[in-house]
Amino acid sequence: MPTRPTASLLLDNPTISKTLDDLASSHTIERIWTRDHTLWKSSPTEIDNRLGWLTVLDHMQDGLTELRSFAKAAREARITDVVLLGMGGSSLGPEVLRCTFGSAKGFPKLWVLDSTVPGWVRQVTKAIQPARTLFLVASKSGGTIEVMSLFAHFWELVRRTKGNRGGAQFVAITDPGTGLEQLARERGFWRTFTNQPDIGGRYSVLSYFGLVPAALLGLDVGKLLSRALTMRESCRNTSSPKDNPGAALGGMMAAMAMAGRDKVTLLTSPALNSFGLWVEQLLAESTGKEGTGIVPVAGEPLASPTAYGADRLFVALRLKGDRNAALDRSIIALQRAGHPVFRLNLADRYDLGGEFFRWEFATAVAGHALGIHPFDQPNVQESKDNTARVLKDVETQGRFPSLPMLTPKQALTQLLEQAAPNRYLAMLAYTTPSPQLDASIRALRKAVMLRHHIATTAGYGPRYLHSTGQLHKGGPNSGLFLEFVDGMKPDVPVPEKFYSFGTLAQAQAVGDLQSLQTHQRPAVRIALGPNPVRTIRSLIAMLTPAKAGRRKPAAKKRPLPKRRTHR
Ligand SMILES: O=P(O)(O)OC[C@H]1O[C@H](O)[C@H](O)[C@@H](O)[C@@H]1O
Repeated sequence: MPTRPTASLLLDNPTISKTLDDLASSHTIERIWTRDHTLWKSSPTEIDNRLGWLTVLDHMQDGLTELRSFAKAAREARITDVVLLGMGGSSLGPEVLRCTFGSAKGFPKLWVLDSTVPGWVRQVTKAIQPARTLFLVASKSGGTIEVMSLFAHFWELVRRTKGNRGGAQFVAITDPGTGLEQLARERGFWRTFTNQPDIGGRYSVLSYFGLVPAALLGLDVGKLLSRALTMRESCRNTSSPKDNPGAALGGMMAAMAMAGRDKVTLLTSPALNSFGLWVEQLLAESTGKEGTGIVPVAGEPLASPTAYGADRLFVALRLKGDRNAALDRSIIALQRAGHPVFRLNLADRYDLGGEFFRWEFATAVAGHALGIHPFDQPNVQESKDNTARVLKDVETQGRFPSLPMLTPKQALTQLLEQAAPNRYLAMLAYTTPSPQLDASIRALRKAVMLRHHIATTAGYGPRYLHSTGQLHKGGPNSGLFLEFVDGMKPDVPVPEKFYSFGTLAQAQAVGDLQSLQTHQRPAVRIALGPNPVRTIRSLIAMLTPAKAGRRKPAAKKRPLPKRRTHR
């Protein structure tokens, strides 16, 4: 069953109705399906060769047998682990599938490695059995620096491992004619999945980029595709924007953004938590340009309605049968307080297939309504160029450019002095994730929400460069950027390169900071020091008012207070 919006009341809001009417009178839905590039821009550049996601499902259905037999062969080869090396659109869809479904019984464990931070690279390297691991090298362009550096590292690891099967342990997913395709041929990769070239990275989850990892996880790929197909047909055959599941969502997000509610805040059932990682890259990279855009807010801790400003639109994804009590309470409280909440109901996890397509369609619709080009990423290149320049300086001068050194507390204070309604704080963490670190970042987000009532986002670097990075620099100038950078020790060399992973990660952090500052975006950098969790906790303490002197315990025994509900 397709999932349906259940927030028709919200769609009757006059601002949204007006946008939906405009979409109807400009025949937006029909024109998407006839691939009319003038819907977005007068020139077809990077539009007419970026609409393959509308039809890729048919090709993937034809390729189902091939995908299944590939996954079967991987199982029969007794592969224990699959490590996906990719960035942005090539990694975040698989990461969502991994987090949402996990590996089916008897299928290998999937690792998605989209970082150059040495600690993270080392963690994955240590966790796998190199001789029994399959490496998926996933890159549309086939030349992304992170992916190629990671490939060099794991190629070397395999080469040094007793009993290795060389190139047979590697699989490429890429466009036709790329350097990666050639490399795969030269090094004797097990196989190459050649993707349709008319799909941009962030729209590629329902192509080989998402479905090869899905098959390796042991998912029922046919079922995932059939949910996507049902949604696609609803998005194709329903001409009224209000009833069209993708156009309704896209029109609503654009209308609300134009009316000042540009922070699309995802609330999800626990099992769907990771979905925000994929939505972030899709929405931010597609709409965050020309000084406008939608700011996706994912993974933010739930808070009471007063913690949120009037710049929010909430979208709740509710999975039937999940632990939904906290989510349901929040939805009710937010609605009662007058915040707009749009609800999407998923009958089971496979409905994610439909959601992927719905959000892709919605993003294309929102792009039209906002008057921007939803398929290019003009500001992503800047940070890459800055990284390359910083690396060059390191090579020639042997050091990084000097940056102002503030203590963590000074840096955060300086940044938060600029907190004001409609702004958001983006935390950009160049470090290795851990449950403790994730928890401390979430707690810091909550402290900022409660104290300053602004939206907060968080992303690991360099991952976010290929996701929200475009919006940070090209979108509305409302972000405050807090870079956390760890010491990158011990470092890991990149074979045959003058730079190590640590140098590359540092250069990416510095390069992006410079890009942000060039765009007059307030941005500061904090050294995480030897104990990142402790550093972040000190910032939380700074924002959290000290508890007033505790009362002495009462002499008389009082009845127990009612149980408080924590959010
Ligand atoms: O798949 P690749 O060519 O390696 O590209 C990875 C990523 O690179 C850039 O950041 C693009 O803006 C993303 O949309 C893309 O997903």
